Amino acid sequence: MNITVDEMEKMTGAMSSAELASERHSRTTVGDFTAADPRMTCRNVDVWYGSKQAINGVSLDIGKNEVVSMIGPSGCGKSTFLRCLNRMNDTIDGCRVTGSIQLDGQEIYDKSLDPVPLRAQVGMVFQKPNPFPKSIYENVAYGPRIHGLTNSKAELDELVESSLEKAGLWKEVKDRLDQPGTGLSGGQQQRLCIARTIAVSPEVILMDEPCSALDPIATAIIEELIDELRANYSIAIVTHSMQQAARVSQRTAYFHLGDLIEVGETNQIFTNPQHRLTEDYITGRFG
Ligand SMILES: Nc1ncnc2c1ncn2[C@@H]1O[C@H](COP(=O)(O)OP(=O)(O)OP(=O)(O)O)[C@@H](O)[C@H]1O
Repeated sequence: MNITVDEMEKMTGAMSSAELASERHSRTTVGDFTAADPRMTCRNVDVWYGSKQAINGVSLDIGKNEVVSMIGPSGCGKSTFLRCLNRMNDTIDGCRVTGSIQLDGQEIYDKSLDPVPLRAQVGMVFQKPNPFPKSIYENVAYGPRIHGLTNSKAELDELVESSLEKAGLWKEVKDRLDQPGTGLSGGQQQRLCIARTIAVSPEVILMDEPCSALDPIATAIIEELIDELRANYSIAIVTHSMQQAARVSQRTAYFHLGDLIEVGETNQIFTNPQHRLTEDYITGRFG
C-alpha cells in the first residue's frame, strides 16, 4: 500500500505500533528518487543505532556527473544516510544497515567486499578540515601510496600535482609542498582534503557539511570547485544551508525524522515543493 506522510499522520491514532512500523516501510517518497544514469542506487535502506531506527526505508539514486544535496532539520538522518554510502557507519558500534546499496551494480554491503578500497572509490570530505599532521605533499601522496596507484616517484609527483590542480590549490601551494598541511588556512585545508580524496581516483565524493567551518570567501571557492568536480565525479552533499543546496546541486533530497520525504530537481524543491513538510522547512516554519 502506498500512503503519504499526511495520510500516515491521520491514520496513526487508529493503528497499533506494530502496524505503524510495518506501514512506515511502504511510505512513499514524493518525487522521482531515481537518476537517469545512476552511479549509486539505494533501495529500502534502514539504519538502526541499537534499537533506535534512524533511517526508514530510504531509496535514492546518485547519478553520474550530478550533485545531490541532502537537507533537513537537525537529527533527521542526513549524515547517517551519507555515511551508509561508503560504509563509514561500520565503524560505529551498534549501527546496523539493511536494504540494498549498489555502486555500479555491486552491493557495497556484500560480506566479501573490502570497505577499504570502497572508501577510495566513494571518498568523503568532512565538516572540519582534517589534514594529516604531515606535509602538503604527503597528505595527497599517502592514499595513492597505500593503494599502490603509482609505480615511480615521478608518477606520484604527477598525481599529487594533478590532484592539487583539480582541487584548485596547486598555484597556492606549489612552492611549499614540504610544509605542514595543518599550516594552511581553513579553506585551503578543506581543498587539501578534497585533493587527498581525488588522488585515489574516486567515482563518488561524499561531503558532510564541507563549508560549515569556513568563511564566506572560502565557502564560495569550495562551491565553485564542487561545480567543476561534477564533470568527473558524482557528489552527494549534506548541507544546513538551503542557499548552498540551491547553488551547488542539480537534485535535492529533503529528509525528516529518518524518512526521505521528497526529492526532485533542486529548482522545483525550492520553488514548488510538493510536500507540506518540505514547504514548511524551506519557508523557515521549522528546522
Ligand atoms: N553514533 C550514534 N549513535 C547513536 N545515535 C546516533 C548516532 N549518530 C546519530 N545518531 C542519531 O541518529 C539520528 C540521525 O542523526 P544524524 O546525525 O544522521 O542526523 P543529521 O540530520 O545529520 O543531523 P545534523 O544536521 O544535526 O548533523 C539522530 O536521532 C541522532 O541522535
